Amino acid sequence: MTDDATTFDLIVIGLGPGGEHVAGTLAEKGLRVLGVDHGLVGGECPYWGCVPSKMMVRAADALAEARRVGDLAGRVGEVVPDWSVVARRIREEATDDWNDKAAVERFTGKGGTFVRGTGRLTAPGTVDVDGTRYAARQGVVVNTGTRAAIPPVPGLDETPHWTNHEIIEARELPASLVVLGGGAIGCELGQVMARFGVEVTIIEAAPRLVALEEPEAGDLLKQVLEAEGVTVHVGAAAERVAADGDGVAVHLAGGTVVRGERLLVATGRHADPAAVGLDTVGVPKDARTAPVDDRCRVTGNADDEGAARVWAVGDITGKGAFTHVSMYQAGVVIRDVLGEDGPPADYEALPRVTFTDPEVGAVGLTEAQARERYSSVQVGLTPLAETTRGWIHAKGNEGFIKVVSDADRGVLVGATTMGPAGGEVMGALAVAVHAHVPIERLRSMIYAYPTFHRGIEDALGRLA
Ligand SMILES: Cc1cc2nc3c(=O)[nH]c(=O)nc-3n(C[C@H](O)[C@H](O)[C@H](O)COP(=O)(O)OP(=O)(O)OC[C@H]3O[C@@H](n4cnc5c(N)ncnc54)[C@H](O)[C@@H]3O)c2cc1C
Ligand SMILES: NC(=O)c1ccc[n+]([C@@H]2O[C@H](COP(=O)([O-])OP(=O)(O)OC[C@H]3O[C@@H](n4cnc5c(N)ncnc54)[C@H](O)[C@@H]3O)[C@@H](O)[C@H]2O)c1
Repeated sequence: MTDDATTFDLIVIGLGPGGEHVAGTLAEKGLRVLGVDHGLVGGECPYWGCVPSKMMVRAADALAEARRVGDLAGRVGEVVPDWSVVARRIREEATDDWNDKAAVERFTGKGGTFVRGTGRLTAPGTVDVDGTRYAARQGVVVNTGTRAAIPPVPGLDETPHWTNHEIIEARELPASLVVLGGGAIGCELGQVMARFGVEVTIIEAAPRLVALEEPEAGDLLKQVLEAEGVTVHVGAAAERVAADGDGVAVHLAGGTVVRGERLLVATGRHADPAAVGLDTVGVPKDARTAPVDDRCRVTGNADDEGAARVWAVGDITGKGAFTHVSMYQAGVVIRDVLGEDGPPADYEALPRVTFTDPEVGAVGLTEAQARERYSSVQVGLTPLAETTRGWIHAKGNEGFIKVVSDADRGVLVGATTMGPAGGEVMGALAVAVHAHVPIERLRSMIYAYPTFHRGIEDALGRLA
């Protein structure tokens, strides 16, 4: 290969949502960009993550709403779940049967060069892809993401189990499913499966579900899931996993044994900075994430004037394993590569939504995190059922709005909006946290009646 064929302005290793955005945008701007991915262009989100999982959630929510008709609107015939409809939608509408031809063509159509292979930095401006050496004049962007982390539970490695890949690809559902991990994936997909008739047991090591969010959210979600027939063990450490006939058995501390036809491992994600060669640019070999500064430049690499830079975006940076974080960081990198001014990366108002029913929307700090940081924290909480809209909604109205303030500054530093459309209600509070809107100004706003977001006014009134 000539130097011309192996020298680029920018090389992007891993084309998850953020990498694809950086590579495509900068190719469109006229840079010579090489995009490298050994999997599918677009990464986890469109093929095994957000998009197909939310198709599953949509289907399961439709079943749940149909089952609420009896309480609210009369009678429908028997609701008969049929997973083949969901499996078909995932294949035909979401993933193109796990084919990224359209995504590759979108990128090359913008002028980018795509190579399918495993990329590895060997020095700040040099990348090896399966034995071919490429040079980058301006720099390298790493967006290699994460894969399912398999915890070191004795027996787990040898016992057949699903990760997010297998459950998203499932054409048929098991009769029963044990879910290890009660975080975002475990709760969203556990509820989906239960609504499709699968007998589901969730095992969570932390004292509550969605443990990173407010404790009220995890406690309420447990009640909701149990009311739907899901068995939930919290504060439960799995001591051993073993094959059990055609299924699996998970042995918990204390002697309880949970059995199921299938086991889904949803215990978090694993990034591997050294595998992509970030150790060659100063990141410790055993680092779990790639440290980045507020321009998403990997810290630790030589930053001499004129040297090719190394940036990282997405899950690997440890700033929040969400597609919107990956895309946000991509925007920061695009500006930095182009030498454009713009605000530095700021995660103060990081929004997230767990798409259970009810949804758990959240932004910024939880109460506990705020109390660690500020001396004068106030909290206001309104149960949704106490609001007019929540009361009207009746069946399926579980939830609350909780706001957390730094009273010294008179601004919100976090909020949780759990309920029907909880993720959408959160949007208003994300603006408040991001823009530091004074609480007095929020209190003087007019909140449409009778909306779910009107509960914000009530929660603000309860700040104490
Ligand atoms: C079931 C599930 C549901 C989710 N739901 C949501 C949701 O609702 N909302 C949300 O915001 N987030 C959600 N997420 C998280 C979201 O999918 C990720 O945060 C998102 O994909 C961003 O990841 P990323 O940009 O780091 O790259 P990834 O999507 O992880 O992609 C990384 C890419 O790099 C490639 N790669 C890795 N190593 C190499 C290498 N050495 N050389 C070449 N290529 C390489 C991989 O093949 C892959 O294509 C969900 C995740 C899962 C698993
Ligand atoms: N709606 C969304 O935005 C969405 C949906 C799904 C996934 N995601 C992203 O994907 C990432 C991965 O999701 P996830 O649910 O796997 O991770 P998670 O970090 O949300 O939850 C994992 C849970 O597993 C528990 N756990 C760990 N080891 C365990 C063990 N041995 N036994 C029992 N429990 C154990 C942890 O305490 C934790 O609560 C999340 O961090 C999230 O950012 C986002």
